[in-house]
Amino acid sequence: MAISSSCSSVKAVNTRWTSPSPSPSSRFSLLPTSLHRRYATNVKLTATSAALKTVEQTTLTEDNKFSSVGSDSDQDIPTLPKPRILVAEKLGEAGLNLLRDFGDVDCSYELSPEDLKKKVAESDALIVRSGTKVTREVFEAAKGRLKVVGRAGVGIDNVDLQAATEHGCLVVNAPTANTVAAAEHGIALLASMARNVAQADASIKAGKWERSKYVGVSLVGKTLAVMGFGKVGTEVARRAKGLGMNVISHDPYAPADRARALGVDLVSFDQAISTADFVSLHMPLTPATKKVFNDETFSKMKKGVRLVNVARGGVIDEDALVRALDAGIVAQAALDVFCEEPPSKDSKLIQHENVTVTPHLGASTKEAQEGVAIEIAEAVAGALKGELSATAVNAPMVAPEVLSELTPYIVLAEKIGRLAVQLVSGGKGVQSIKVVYRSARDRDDLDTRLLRAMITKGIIEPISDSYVNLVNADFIAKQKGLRISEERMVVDTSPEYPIDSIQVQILNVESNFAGAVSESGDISIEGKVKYGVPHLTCVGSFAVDVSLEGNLILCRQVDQPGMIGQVGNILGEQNVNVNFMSVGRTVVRKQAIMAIGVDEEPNSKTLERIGGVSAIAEFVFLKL
Ligand SMILES: NC(=O)c1ccc[n+]([C@@H]2O[C@H](COP(=O)([O-])OP(=O)(O)OC[C@H]3O[C@@H](n4cnc5c(N)ncnc54)[C@H](O)[C@@H]3O)[C@@H](O)[C@H]2O)c1
Ligand SMILES: O=C(O)[C@H](O)COP(=O)(O)O
Repeated sequence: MAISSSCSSVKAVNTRWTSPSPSPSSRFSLLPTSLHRRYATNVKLTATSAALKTVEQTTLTEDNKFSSVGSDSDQDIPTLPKPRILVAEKLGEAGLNLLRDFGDVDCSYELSPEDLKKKVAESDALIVRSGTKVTREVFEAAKGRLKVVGRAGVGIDNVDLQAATEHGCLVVNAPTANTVAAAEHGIALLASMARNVAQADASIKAGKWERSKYVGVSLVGKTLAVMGFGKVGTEVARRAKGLGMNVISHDPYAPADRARALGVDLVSFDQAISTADFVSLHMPLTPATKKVFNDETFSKMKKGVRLVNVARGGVIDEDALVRALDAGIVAQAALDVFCEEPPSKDSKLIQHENVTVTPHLGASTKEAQEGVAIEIAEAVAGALKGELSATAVNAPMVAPEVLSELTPYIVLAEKIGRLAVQLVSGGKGVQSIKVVYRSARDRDDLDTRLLRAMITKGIIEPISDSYVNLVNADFIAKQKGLRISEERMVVDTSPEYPIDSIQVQILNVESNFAGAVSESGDISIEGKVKYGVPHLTCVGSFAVDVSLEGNLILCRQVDQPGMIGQVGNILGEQNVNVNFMSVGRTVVRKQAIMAIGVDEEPNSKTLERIGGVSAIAEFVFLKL
């Protein structure tokens, strides 16, 4: 089957063809172009895998998070100041050294909220642990300067993600380096709680010798419910199996086969809490998990259950836990985390004789802290350089192999969006956009989130002063009332390439270039990637073929000999270098469209002279 396209099937006439070249350099920039140049170094694209979902006919929703791409050349990088990185909590030396190699590092610990707000206004990146609240006010105070927040650890519940996204600020975390430390601390609390280690230690230090008071319970043969079978939960389960415990787990999102491979049964929440002798918490704090352990859930637990929490204090209703301890439902609790940190000294929970506490020490081993520091320093520096982060929390994460394959299409997507919107009269009334991806790949085998974000960026930036990037593209589009629908068309081309073409249609608007209006009455622009280089392949109903480099002049004219020469001469006389030229026509000697790629921006006099060529009905100059 031939590729279906809205373009005329008449072949474009190439007057000059660029030699095959590698993919254009491209970055997934979180920075305005100016800042981007500042920090540019050798750019490597990295990302992590995530469930890849194909969007077929999707309208932007609040849940979709996206970002931006730049395509600056590394030539003429001015030597501008290094990025400023504010480290607001203690970070391992190895990570600090990495950051110092890259930016100006300001280590200012225990800042008041007011001082933090002052500092972020002068910082490009902020690094925190769990002790700093990065609120909406912090993002507002940054006034757009803050581009990355690095959370040196896993939990990002102390960062207002929605506010970060709205401000186009990327949030990255360090999700792996402290997993074992947290699991070991969980096991330490479990065992020391079962054997009353902390209480017995305090008793001896108080001059007592109370052997019968501190008779403990054994772990072997007991059932442990691991609530949250993620990284830490899995490691706790593995270690508990080694202690001879029977381990069950509740996690609505964990794959059963991963649990089964460890000899762990995944069960329902109620089954987990009602059968366990020990319950260990390892889920994140989210609106869904907030105070999930409350009077009702404690009442369903086995009398004498023992509870460990190294996740987040907020998953427990602390007052309800005190009641459950007093009632003997919960025999003991060992807690590393609290709703408020530090908790108040007279907290009934902290003071309870059956409760053992540590001051949020789960991640606090030398090894974990060095690892976390390196992990977050690399993520923050990478983001400032324009790399897509492997640990982005509020931007799409795409597997590295998918990303490298998509890179030239991402550049194409932005350019096609940018071109299409410049064909709207006065840039006004842009509301409905339809994107058609033609691909030979299976429907589930194409992640279009990055592409859509880049099209959005290309469309919005020329007609507004909004700064759009991968993080905030969907949010800004929604805020501006833009509806972007996506459609996948399966075509019979080589599945070796992810996409055959991308077409952007802007619906229900007036155009400043009638030649760009397709038969349906909408502005329509289509592009392809050829030899790794984005090409414009269709304008309205006219097939053209021009590489998308530099800027572009589109002329609609009568198809007759000598046109290329005439326009070429005018540009040549003004020292404007033509990098590519292509003519597409619908019917021989009738209407044609000439697409001319130019390295320089022609002055108004030159453009006037082009418009003055008698066979030219209309022309438009477009910036890429
Ligand atoms: N105390 C510490 O110092 C310390 C150190 C590391 C991690 N943590 C905390 O431990 C928790 C787990 O960290 P991780 O690295 O394993 O994260 P993770 O993302 O790898 O695992 C979390 C798991 O919880 C599951 N989950 C989500 N909602 C759930 C629900 N309603 N019920 C049950 N499970 C649910 C997820 O599916 C996931 O598998 C986080 O809260 C993190 O902040 C604390
Ligand atoms: O979520 C985490 O990574 C842990 O709670 C560790 O927090 P911390 O960095 O403040 O020790």
